[in-house]
Amino acid sequence: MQVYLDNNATTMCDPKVVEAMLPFFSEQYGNPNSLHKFGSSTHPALMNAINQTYKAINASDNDDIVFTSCATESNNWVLQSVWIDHVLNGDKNHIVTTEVEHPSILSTCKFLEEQGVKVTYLPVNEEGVVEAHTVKSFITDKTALVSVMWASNETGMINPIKEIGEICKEKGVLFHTDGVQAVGKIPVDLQDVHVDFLSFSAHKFHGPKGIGGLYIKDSQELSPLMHGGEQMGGRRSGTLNVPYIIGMGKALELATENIEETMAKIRAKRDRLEDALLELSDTFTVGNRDNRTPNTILISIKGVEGEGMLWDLNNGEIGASTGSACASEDLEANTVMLAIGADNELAHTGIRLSLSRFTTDAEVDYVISHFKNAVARLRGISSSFAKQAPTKGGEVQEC
Ligand SMILES: Cc1ncc(COP(=O)(O)O)c(CNc2co[nH]c2=O)c1O
Repeated sequence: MQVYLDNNATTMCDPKVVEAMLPFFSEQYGNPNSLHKFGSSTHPALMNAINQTYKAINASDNDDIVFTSCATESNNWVLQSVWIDHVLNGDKNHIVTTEVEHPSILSTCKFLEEQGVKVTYLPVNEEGVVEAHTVKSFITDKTALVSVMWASNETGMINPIKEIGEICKEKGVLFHTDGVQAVGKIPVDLQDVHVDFLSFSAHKFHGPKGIGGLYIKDSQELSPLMHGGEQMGGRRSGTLNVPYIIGMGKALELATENIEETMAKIRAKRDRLEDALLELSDTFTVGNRDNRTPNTILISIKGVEGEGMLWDLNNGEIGASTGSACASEDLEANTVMLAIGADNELAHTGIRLSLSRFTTDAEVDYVISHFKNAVARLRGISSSFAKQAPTKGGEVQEC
């Protein structure tokens, strides 16, 4: 049995999404900016996809949604253009973000620091969540932008975005949220939550890789990063990726049409899996489940190196990760676990399991069995895990 539990890294394209995309590769393949019928024949489907995207995040007609190649582009765009507009051509010089943002935020902030921008990396609490009062305390009259992810790709923990948005609005500071792990997974209602910019990415909610977007409140000014061609009203030049935009719209419709019911079904499987794995001795998971995306588990297994566990799981045809794939090549400690206070040894033991609406009960049963046997195997050969009686209920199964 093959079981894919790395949906925070990327998801399978829903077959219904593929079906919606197909006609726009070799039948209706015109450039939407062309004046002839080959181009204009794409417009109805494009408009439908745009409407599906606006509806999924409850954006208003006054707002802009600009299609990008991915959330990394969206994140780079906001950070670099706020620097251009409000630091190079304004009187600001400060950005507030957190220690646990995705590398596309953290690396861009590092680049901006090299250009002279002051960046505050806020700490998170023991649950991996940044507290709104902490954000407030670091905003100054020189702050150009606050950027805080809506939900963590590594822990699933959800930040107090509504409160932070109210603080930024009150202080007159621009607010960006990296919504990649929230859009299509939990309710995102931008009439209820104040954000100036929101990044999202289709391959996180069963859409195609290579398409994402940036929500821009009230269509406010933001210097373009991509010039020439003047598509998207000059906000993001480049020929529109028609099939992918249509795929993202369909994926958002499918992900959000019954989101509460979908979340409940995914959470039930996640909780059953998490409860079973926590029967293993010397394990813990990060964060309160009620403030976590319904599909994510970050579990620490004392005495078991994360990479070794991934290798064993992979041998069992189970796909998981130790955290952001963008950082996985460096085999360093999980930065989020370090940020919440785990020591270096513990921070090397994190395994992230992220389910989807396609995860089945049979797959959960298989993972429970294989995971427990893998832990027994790896602890059996671990020099760092003293042979000890389990510190809490549940026997470690003999392999
Ligand atoms: C919060 C967050 N922001 C931005 C990105 C980048 O999105 P992309 O540019 O559209 O790919 C990711 C991808 N996160 C992960 C990719 O692999 N493992 C992950 O956790 C993410 O989780």
